Amino acid sequence: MIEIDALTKVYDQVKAVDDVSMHIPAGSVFGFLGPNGAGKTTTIKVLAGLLTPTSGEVRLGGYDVVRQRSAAMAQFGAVLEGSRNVYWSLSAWQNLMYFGRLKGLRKARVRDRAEELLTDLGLWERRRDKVGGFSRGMQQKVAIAAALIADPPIVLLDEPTLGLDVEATRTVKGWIADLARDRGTTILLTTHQLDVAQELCDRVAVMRQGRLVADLPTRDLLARFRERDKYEIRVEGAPPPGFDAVTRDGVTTISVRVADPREVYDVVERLRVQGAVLESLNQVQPDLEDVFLALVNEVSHA
Ligand SMILES: Nc1ncnc2c1ncn2[C@@H]1O[C@H](COP(=O)(O)OP(=O)(O)OP(=O)(O)O)[C@@H](O)[C@H]1O
Repeated sequence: MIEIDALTKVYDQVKAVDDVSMHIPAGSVFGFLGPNGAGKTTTIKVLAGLLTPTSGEVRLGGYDVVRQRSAAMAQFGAVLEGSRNVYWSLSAWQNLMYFGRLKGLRKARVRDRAEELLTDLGLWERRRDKVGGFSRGMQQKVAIAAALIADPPIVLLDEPTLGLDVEATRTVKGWIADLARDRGTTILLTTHQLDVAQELCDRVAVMRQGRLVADLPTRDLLARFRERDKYEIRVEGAPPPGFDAVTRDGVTTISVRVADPREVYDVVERLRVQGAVLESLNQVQPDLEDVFLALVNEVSHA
């Protein structure tokens, strides 16, 4: 469980985080989104004990990150953006041994878990090589493995899949979902890859200029922006006259905007009369990217 209450962080003149509160229960994957400079990394750094809050409280697994620092720090594993999360002069294996022992695990347990993680990420053959000589994506894999080595109850992930290849991305996404579901791990995930967030997150918060502009279950957030009046109808062949349509590869997509969903029946009837062969009919659903842009622009125009 992560509890953030009225968190504010000011750097010199910049209010990077401005009165932010979020409660993230165990077993959930929480997406923390926002444009560049919104204050996400600053928030995560406060959670990770790397920055002291200007005001407000943050508790990890019930422990205050300032007043009960060591107990709070023992609660999480983190992959932080742009910083060196692992030691470049050590091999992948040595890094995992080091972080596993640092977290107080027994040697045999660290070995088993390290083998499992490195194998799943396709790094087993390279385990004895120094991390400094790895590609950026391989270093990221070692950082993720190090964050997960001790199976912490809370995992903080800042852009975990950035720079990973297709297979590793799938593996890491699978781990995130499994950790939350099977082990009850609390996962805080920041990413600009909104498809990843949409796929994984139960709940999403959007930050802009240091403040939260949304904090809702992903499904509710998407529903809030659903345009009930927009439909897409696909028909075979050339576009029928009188419709706003685009034809590609022999299939015509007709976009329809209606005042009342029942008007769709009239549109379909007009198409039937014209002899059009219907392929599909869908209400247009926004994805997280549409919602994100709407939210961020809503606020910037305010
Ligand atoms: N060490 C610092 N000193 C002064 N200002 C800082 C410092 N770190 C961040 N900031 C400022 O705080 C604000 C929030 O930055 P932060 O890195 O938390 O954003 P972010 O949401 O993580 O952005 P990105 O998506 O680009 O990583 C920005 O205006 C940034 O310029």
